[in-house]
Amino acid sequence: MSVAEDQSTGARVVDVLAPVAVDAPYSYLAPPALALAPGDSVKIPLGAREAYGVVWSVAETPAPAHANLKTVAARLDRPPLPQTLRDFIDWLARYTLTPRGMALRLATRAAEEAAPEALRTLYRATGQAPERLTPTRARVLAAAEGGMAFSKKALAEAAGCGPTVIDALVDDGALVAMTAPPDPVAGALDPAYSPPSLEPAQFDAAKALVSAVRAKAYAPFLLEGVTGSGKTEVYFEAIAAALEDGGQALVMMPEIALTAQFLERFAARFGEKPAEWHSGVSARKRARIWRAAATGKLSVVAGARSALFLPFCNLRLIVVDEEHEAAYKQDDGVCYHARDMAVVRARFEHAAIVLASATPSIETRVNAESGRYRHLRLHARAGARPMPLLEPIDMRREGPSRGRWIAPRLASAVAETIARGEQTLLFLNRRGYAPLTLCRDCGHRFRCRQCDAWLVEHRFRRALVCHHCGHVERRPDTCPECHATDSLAACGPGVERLAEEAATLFPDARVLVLSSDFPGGAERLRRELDDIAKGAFDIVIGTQLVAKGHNFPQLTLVGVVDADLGLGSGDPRASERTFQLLNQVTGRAGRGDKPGRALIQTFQPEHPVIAALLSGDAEKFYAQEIALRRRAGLPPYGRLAALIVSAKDAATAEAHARALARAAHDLPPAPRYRVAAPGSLPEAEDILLLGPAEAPIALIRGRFRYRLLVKAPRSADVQSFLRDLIDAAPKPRGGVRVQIDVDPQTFL
Ligand SMILES: Nc1ncnc2c1ncn2[C@@H]1O[C@H](COP(=O)(O)OP(=O)(O)OP(=O)(O)O)[C@@H](O)[C@H]1O
Ligand SMILES: [Zn+2]
Repeated sequence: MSVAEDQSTGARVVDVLAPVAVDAPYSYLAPPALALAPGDSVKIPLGAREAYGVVWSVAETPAPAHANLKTVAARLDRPPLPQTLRDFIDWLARYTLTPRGMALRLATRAAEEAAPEALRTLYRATGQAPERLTPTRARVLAAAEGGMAFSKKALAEAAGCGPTVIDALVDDGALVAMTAPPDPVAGALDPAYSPPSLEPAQFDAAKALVSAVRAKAYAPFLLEGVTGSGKTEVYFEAIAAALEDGGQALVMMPEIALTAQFLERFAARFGEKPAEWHSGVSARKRARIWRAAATGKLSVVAGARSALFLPFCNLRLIVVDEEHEAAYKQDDGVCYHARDMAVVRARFEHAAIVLASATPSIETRVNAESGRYRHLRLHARAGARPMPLLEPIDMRREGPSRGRWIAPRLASAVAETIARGEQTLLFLNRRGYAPLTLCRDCGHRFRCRQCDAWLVEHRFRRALVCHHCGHVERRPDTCPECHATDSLAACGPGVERLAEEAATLFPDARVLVLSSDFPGGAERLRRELDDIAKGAFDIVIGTQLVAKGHNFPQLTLVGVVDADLGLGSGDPRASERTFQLLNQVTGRAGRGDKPGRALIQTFQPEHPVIAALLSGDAEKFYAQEIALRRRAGLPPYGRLAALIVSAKDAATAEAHARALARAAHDLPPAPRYRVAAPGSLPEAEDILLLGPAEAPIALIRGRFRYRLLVKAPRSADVQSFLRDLIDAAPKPRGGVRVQIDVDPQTFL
């Protein structure tokens, strides 16, 4: 009997969401034998092909006999997607105006992209002697002695032979092959493996977190503590509490390069490393982690923002480390802020969530001050270490000579540091050799043809590179415009150029430039960070990559080469970002036994951000920034959303952006928001539409961009407004794309 005939005997209508760009689940018939429940993964016919989907709901009553629906093809052998995760997906899709299928895709991609690793073949000695015993064969058998089973690779490596020798020994009966399950994705964690002795402030903070984890209820925290105050040890205690209760914990981190040291510390506390989750982990391994998270075989994951979508079955704690980091915002595909969404997920999971930072975002600080989050504070460094001593170098009076970037006072401080056998970090937040190359004869400037940006010279790679689209071209010997030779000049410094200057100033020093764009990727960075910690370099030169979270015990001097770099951008978050970054980077000094010092090169030591940094008065800085945001109605006192309209030519993009603005003003009155009429004085409760304006970077990857900014009071329902607007506006045509970014973090 086919399923269609079976309808009268209890087939159910199930709604299945497919991980494609649709918002609604599709209805199918499911034969009762499948016994489908919400969260199950199924194969479904979708158009002409077969697709995969997740059951979102199952009808209570059997399907009517005349239901003209396609039938679910099969049920997949996969643990169900928990209700809490499905609720979270629904919520995130509504909030970010993403089709629900695309939000689902964030959660299921890992399970879809690869089958979990298969069983492994291992080899064990049988005790039987081979027919022929060569020296190589003897080495293999010696390595296999003791009855343990080894992989082919391990045996071959131990014996220094090729894999065929192993095969031959199997044929001879001296070795036997057997199958074994793959290694567990992570070792068993022991909450009592090596508990630290906490300082009183740490103890109090940890106690609050532990009781929240035990309470099994949603509980958000801001853990704010100066650099080196031992925040990690504090939230480790919360993880221990989750483990003791048999629960799971997720630790989110902004950069993969950061995790190596973290994993070691974690292993020192819990006996084993947590499972790692980021794009560098193989697809097969990710598929296994996914499964293990869903079945509860895995207790702690440390990962990048996408770890937020893992199907944890018993999540008790989320930690967002360095919660202020911009890296938590995803800006393409589904635009979401992983920190904010982590809070939402914790709410659905009835879990505790800890946002940890030395310099919290303004949004989080306000949430803590208003009591929405509990505010835990560590005011001093752990182990009675002092904070680094900060001093400005006024570049107007004591700057270096032309074409140089290290001021004499900084240079002598570096020399003294080297003489004491300690390390220096020179920080400049600019990759490459020089940010601009121009022709001295005709003034030609090298620009990216695809983007509205200068090409950055990368001398190590002998190339000019666009930092927006990645376009690379060879640096020519002659000017492409006037054909003059030897006329091209590099303007301004990047880390590579700084390295050149350091090599001239300190010819005997061991200098390392740490940059994300050198070959070798994350592996190389991890090795280099490790080498720095071991003291293998005297001077480390780097971008923000070195600023974050690292512990370099011998580093005592930090030189900030250009503190003003981020301040002139006109971005409303420029002050906050600069304050956070400079605090982070100066916070690398003096984390070991010896006190630290930071010299800050600036042309504007009186600038409020620099002054706040130098005075160490973070409270004053936050008070000022918060007051400013409140006056301007900026987040968290108001809400923002950006609409970015792009097209192959500027006129098309602009025309569509204008059509959107018109549509917004023509919307009929709605109960949950009101749009200010163009040209009139807006009232406090009105949504304000700003633009369209050419985006500050008007051209990226060959697409021209216009922006509309939606500024709304907290009382307005921005999502309803955006949905109504998209429905009412003309459909994008002629290659026009409209990207919606709720809570934008950058204004480019
Ligand atoms: N109770 C303690 N006693 C002694 N040393 C400690 C204690 N707690 C932490 N430390 C040490 O202090 C150093 C800084 O700790 P940790 O890295 O956790 O700081 P942090 O607050 O995360 O700093 P940052 O914000 O700069 O990353 C580490 O070397 C850590 O081992
Ligand atoms: Zn480009």
